Amino acid sequence: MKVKVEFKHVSKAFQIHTKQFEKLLSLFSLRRRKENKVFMAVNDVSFTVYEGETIGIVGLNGSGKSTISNMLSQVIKPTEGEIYIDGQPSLIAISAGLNNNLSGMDNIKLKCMMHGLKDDEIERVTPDIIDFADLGDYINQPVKNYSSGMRSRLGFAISIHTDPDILVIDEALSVGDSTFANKCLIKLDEFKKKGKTIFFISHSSSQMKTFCDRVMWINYGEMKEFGSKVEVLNKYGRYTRWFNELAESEKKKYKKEMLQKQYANREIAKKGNENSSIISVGKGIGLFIPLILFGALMLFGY
Ligand SMILES: Nc1ncnc2c1ncn2[C@@H]1O[C@H](COP(=O)(O)OP(=O)(O)OP(=O)(O)O)[C@@H](O)[C@H]1O
Repeated sequence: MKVKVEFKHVSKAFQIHTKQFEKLLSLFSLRRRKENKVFMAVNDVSFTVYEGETIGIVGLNGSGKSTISNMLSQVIKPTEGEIYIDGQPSLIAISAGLNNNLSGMDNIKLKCMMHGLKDDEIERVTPDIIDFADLGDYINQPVKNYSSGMRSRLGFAISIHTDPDILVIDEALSVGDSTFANKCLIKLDEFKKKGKTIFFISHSSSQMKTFCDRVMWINYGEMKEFGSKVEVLNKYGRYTRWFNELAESEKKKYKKEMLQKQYANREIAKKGNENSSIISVGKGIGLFIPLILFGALMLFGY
């Protein structure tokens, strides 16, 4: 089977800045300057995904799922490790890639250009996108006036019609109504049958069970399990039940201890992106940067 995505010892660290007030005090030497904290949102994650697989990603809030999806879609770079991606990924997250100040219609043009579609292709798919998103007159309104469900509809409609090789869906179905979610699942099934690769982040175990081939469980930045969807979802289910049954004070204590561990490795973030690489074969998004700039200038009427 052909490898589509590979993460090798991938980590993502964020600098957590000290408070402005503390910075000010340190300027006047009233308090010794504290070093910025380093938070390991994703820590040493490795996995291989093959062509045609649908991978579910589960985990508690703040466990690192979106950080992984953003690295998969090349929105952010890892701090350490190597990412191999064969093809062009497209991220569908609640607000990913949509420009708030532009109308739905202009966002369609811009995102299609970003995915490398030519003018005639954009003209051909635009009516299908409008029809799928089903936003009525709002399609000509700025996206900042949309509800989260409407954003998700537009984002999903655009991504699915640009025919990406790899689809990364970050909780985008959870905000829409059930009719729209079912419509999306039918479309995703068609996408799956074409042999495309899908990453599916969701808090819905039932959607994962029907839709995914394998499931990955991310826990406080680390990969806890990756394998058969039934086994992983059962283990994750037991864990969430255990967690939910804890008293509020015990929950807080547990979370604090786990988060404390994520602050451990300061050296990695200091290295910046020097020790990381993204190997992207196929249609790299970098090729489209001049097009994106050109498109943005056209849309703003320069
Ligand atoms: N730019 C950033 N700067 C600092 N910390 C960040 C940044 N982005 C994410 N984090 C932190 O990294 C951790 C992982 O965040 P992430 O959004 O990946 O979690 P998640 O599993 O997608 O959560 P949720 O289920 O709530 O969407 C969180 O603790 C978050 O606060």
